[in-house]
Amino acid sequence: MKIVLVGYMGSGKTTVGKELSKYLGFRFLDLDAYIEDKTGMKIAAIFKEKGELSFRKLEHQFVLEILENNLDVVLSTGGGTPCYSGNMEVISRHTNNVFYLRVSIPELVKRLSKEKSKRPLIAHIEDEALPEFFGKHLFERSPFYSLATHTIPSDGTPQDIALEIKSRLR
Ligand SMILES: Nc1ncnc2c1ncn2[C@@H]1O[C@H](COP(=O)(O)OP(=O)(O)O)[C@@H](O)[C@H]1O
Ligand SMILES: O=C(O)C1=C[C@@H](OP(=O)(O)O)[C@@H](O)[C@H](O)C1
Ligand SMILES: [Mg+2]
Repeated sequence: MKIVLVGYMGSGKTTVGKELSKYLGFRFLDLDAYIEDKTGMKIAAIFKEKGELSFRKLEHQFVLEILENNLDVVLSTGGGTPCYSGNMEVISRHTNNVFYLRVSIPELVKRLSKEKSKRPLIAHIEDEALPEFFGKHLFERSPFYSLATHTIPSDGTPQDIALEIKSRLR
């Protein structure tokens, strides 16, 4: 069984994916970590040295590779993965278990204001400007996230979110 987590930066895809994989005894793969592993470069360095377009191409190549080569896996994508290269269609071809972790803007601000440097798209945004940026960005991206088969309200604890996902698997 393949389980794919999607959602905005800071929605907890990496954290919840790890937790869920422990509950299920499945392999856990994080797309960003996989790309870093395969390229030997940090995500921030790929954006800086090769540009976002190159990153999006790598993301598409490796999401395909992961889904084609793993039978039982929990895959945490990056926040932009669903929005490029027809990736939601690719994912949906491999599994019905696609979960959108939906988080409120105040919660995203709380989680991400400490972690901007790892995320090139928000690294240069002042904390006070984050709510407006997230609001606009989510407006653009939500239609892609909503293609997931399930939407999970995800302001709660990683454990509760992982258990809610587990209860919805089919
Ligand atoms: N459910 C949660 N409640 C509180 N903090 C969380 C939760 N999930 C993740 N976090 C924290 O938010 C930050 C971003 O989480 P992460 O799993 O990297 O999100 P994503 O992979 O979606 O960008 C991390 O500091 C993480 O510890
Ligand atoms: O939203 C995005 O476009 C991105 C989200 C990041 O992953 P997380 O959602 O795990 O932070 C990472 O893939 C890259 O910085 C781009
Ligand atoms: Mg992540």
